[in-house]
Amino acid sequence: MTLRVTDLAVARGGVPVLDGVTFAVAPGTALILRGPNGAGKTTLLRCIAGLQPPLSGRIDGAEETIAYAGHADGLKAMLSVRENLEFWAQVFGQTDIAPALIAYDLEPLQNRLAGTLSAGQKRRLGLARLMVTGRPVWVLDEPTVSLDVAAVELFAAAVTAHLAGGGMALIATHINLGLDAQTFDITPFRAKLSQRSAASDEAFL
Ligand SMILES: Nc1ncnc2c1ncn2[C@@H]1O[C@H](COP(=O)(O)OP(=O)(O)OP(=O)(O)O)[C@@H](O)[C@H]1O
Repeated sequence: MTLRVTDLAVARGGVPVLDGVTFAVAPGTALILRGPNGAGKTTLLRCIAGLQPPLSGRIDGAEETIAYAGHADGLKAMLSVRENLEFWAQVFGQTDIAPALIAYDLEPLQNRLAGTLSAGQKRRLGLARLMVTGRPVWVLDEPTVSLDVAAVELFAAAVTAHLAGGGMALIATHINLGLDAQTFDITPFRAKLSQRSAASDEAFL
C-alpha cells in the first residue's frame, strides 16, 4: 500500500509550521525530505508516525505500517544488543534478528549492554531495530547522526535492501545517502508568517 499525505497542515507548540503538504511514497521507493533547520521536518514525520495529530489534511497507508526512528535511539540500556533486538522482534511478532545483527555489523557487540555502546554504535542498534519490526514503511529523522562513513554505507545498504523487498522509506536528512530516491523540499510549504503570529496571539488570550 502506498503512503499518501494529502494537504497536510502540522503545528509545533500550537504554532502552525507546515501547510498544504502533499506527497506519496510507493512500495519499493524512498523519499528524501529536505528543508533548512527549523523548517518542520521533525514535526511532519512525527505526525505521519502518529506521535502527534495533524492540524488538518489526510495521511493514508500509515496504520500499523510504520516503523519510526527519531532523534532518540530508544534503547534499553540494561539489555544487551541481542536482547534489545529480541525484545523489539517480540513486540512486533517477529523472531529472526540475525539479518539485523549482520546488516549493522553488530555481531561482535551482541552481548554488550546497550548502555555501554558509543553514540554511533547506539545509532546502529537503533536503526537495526527497524529491520526486526517487519513494518514496511520506515520513517526516519536524521538517521545518520553519529554514524561514521562505513556505518552510513551499512545504513544505505539496509534501506536499499528494504526497498528491493517492496518496503518504503521516508527520510529527513541533510546528507547525501547515495540512494536512488526522489527528494521533497518542504520549504515551499512553510506556514505563512501571518498564520504563525495569529496562533501565537491566540496563545496569549
Ligand atoms: N516544543 C516546541 N514548541 C514550540 N515550537 C517548537 C517546539 N519544538 C520545535 N519548535 C519549532 O517548530 C519548528 C519546526 O521544528 P522541527 O523540529 O520540526 O524542524 P526541523 O525541520 O526538523 O529542524 P532541524 O533540521 O533543525 O532538525 C521550528 O521553528 C522549531 O523552533
